Amino acid sequence: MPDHAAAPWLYLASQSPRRRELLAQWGWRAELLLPDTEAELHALEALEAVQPHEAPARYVQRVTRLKLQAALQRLQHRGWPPGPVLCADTTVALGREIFGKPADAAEAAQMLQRLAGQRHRVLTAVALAHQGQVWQGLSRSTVEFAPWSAAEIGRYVASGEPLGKAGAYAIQGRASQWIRRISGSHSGIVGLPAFETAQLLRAAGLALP
Ligand SMILES: Cc1cn([C@H]2C[C@H](O)[C@@H](COP(=O)(O)OP(=O)(O)OP(=O)(O)O)O2)c(=O)[nH]c1=O
Repeated sequence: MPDHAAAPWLYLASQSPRRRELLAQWGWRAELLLPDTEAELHALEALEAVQPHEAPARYVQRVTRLKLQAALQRLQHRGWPPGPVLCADTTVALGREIFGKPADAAEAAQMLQRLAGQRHRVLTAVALAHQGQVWQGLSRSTVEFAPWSAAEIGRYVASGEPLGKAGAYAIQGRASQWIRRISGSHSGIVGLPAFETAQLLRAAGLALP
């Protein structure tokens, strides 16, 4: 049994349960540093707006920096003990087109119809703040989907899995059955790239568990 009390800890400013699970797999204890007011939640959603002609890699890194700044302000405002703060953002890109999280089932189906039978990129930016310094990394992966029939997409959307996921799918779930191949980082596609995250933690002088 891992000794959770002895595990090194950090603040995780992300609502994604997958990111917390990945950190736990790597031996970290994550204290969630999440927005707790409607106003803060709306402000965060507003941060995710894409600027005109913004390239996907630029977009995902800009949003991650903004998320980190918001998290640092939250920490200061709450007066919690200082500690490393980690956050990330995942974006699916078909060419230069950015696919965020679908607003509803209809949008999820539209996204999947566009991605079916194609190759797309998944970009996850990760940022860490510790003792007044900031480190950032970017993981780039390519995912190739097999063709999906309209009926299969319909059933997949009805499973509920696409909601809350960038590009309307989860490689860690049922969608893997249509993924022909990937190159890059599986954990990056899920939402927190193991290698790049470890690089940031090391750069900040934190010993990996
Ligand atoms: C492509 C893909 C994305 N995702 C998820 C990871 C992220 O949770 C989500 C992308 O949205 P994000 O905006 O990166 O993250 P989030 O809204 O879940 O959490 P927060 O902004 O608080 O950090 O999509 C998967 O779980 N599996 C996948 O295969």
